[in-house]
Amino acid sequence: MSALASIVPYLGLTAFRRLLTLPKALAARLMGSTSSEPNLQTIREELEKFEGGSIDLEMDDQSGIAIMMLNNPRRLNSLTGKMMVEMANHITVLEKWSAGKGLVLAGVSGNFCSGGDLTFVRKALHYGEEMAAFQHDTLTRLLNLPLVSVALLQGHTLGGGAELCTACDFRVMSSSARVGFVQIKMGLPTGWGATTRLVRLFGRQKALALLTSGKVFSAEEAQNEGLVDHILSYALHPEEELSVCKNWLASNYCQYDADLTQTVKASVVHCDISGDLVDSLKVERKAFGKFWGGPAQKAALDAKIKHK
Ligand SMILES: CC[C@H](C(=O)O)C(=O)SCCNC(=O)CCNC(=O)[C@H](O)C(C)(C)COP(=O)(O)OP(=O)(O)OC[C@H]1O[C@@H](n2cnc3c(N)ncnc32)[C@H](O)[C@@H]1OP(=O)(O)O
Repeated sequence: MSALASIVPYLGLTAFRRLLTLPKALAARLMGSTSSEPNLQTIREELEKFEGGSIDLEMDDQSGIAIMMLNNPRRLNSLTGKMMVEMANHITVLEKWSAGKGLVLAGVSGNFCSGGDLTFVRKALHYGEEMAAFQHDTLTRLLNLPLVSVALLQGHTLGGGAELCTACDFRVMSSSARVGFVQIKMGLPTGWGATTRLVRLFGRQKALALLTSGKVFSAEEAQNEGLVDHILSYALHPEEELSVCKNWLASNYCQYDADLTQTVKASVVHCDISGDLVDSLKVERKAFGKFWGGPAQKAALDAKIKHK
């Protein structure tokens, strides 16, 4: 590729970046009064006071697959402040899991997540931007984990629960489940970062439609929207669906060397957030150099693999 051809996308990005300088009136409308960045440690200590439920983590070094369970069944696994903090803590552990390849995010008792726990929401009405800042940090770290992640949508996935599933790489859905960004019906825009993630996933128009309609989708409708990657067959019981989802992840995206899988995910994340072609190619080149001539490549060459 000629030198000019290789930088044209970059020039496009520069021009694109200029588009992002919002008109002042629009920026003011969106940002309101400029406030200093909230202190996540202070917010953590405050959120922990909102009791109820738990987030349970199982890490299997053998398979390299972890399962993170939302556990607040009486409230359809909606999230309390305590659960938000526990999720953040587990993600910190997973960020350093050297044997890790994949993560399944699911809810107990056959339901994914009914959003923010409304009892918590009612008690935390003074604490919106701080809670959002904490969830933005947590869900960005979830999305950027060096693991291939899948959310298992069962039962009701609504509001913050729908936002949660957009912070995973893939979404698998039970055939009888429903999913919807109902925030607009609750008098709110999204609070856990889904507007940003949906625009990046689907583009402005599809994101706008999902968010301003407040529509709750069936599994088939969600798959047609591109929101869901795989629908589980009708015949399964909820507990079987978790095992099938884990096997779907393992057999499709977590079959190979953990370090290599983590490096590929990290390169994809870097390219996504870098926005700089030259920088992204440099990271990709470094990763390639790390594995070229390494044990995984040598084993593959010795095996004389035929990719039929
Ligand atoms: C940033 C957070 C974000 C925001 O604030 O914008 C949110 O996510 S707000 C919450 C968005 N979610 C909701 O509004 C869901 C409200 N619940 C429902 O629509 C229904 O419960 C439904 C459709 C999920 C299930 O209806 P169904 O008739 O099948 O069951 P129940 O309503 O009897 O629910 C069983 C049981 O769960 C409790 N429940 C359900 N969702 C929540 C929730 N989000 N927070 C707290 N509790 C919840 C429901 O109250 C029932 O408990 P009970 O003690 O029997 O009242």
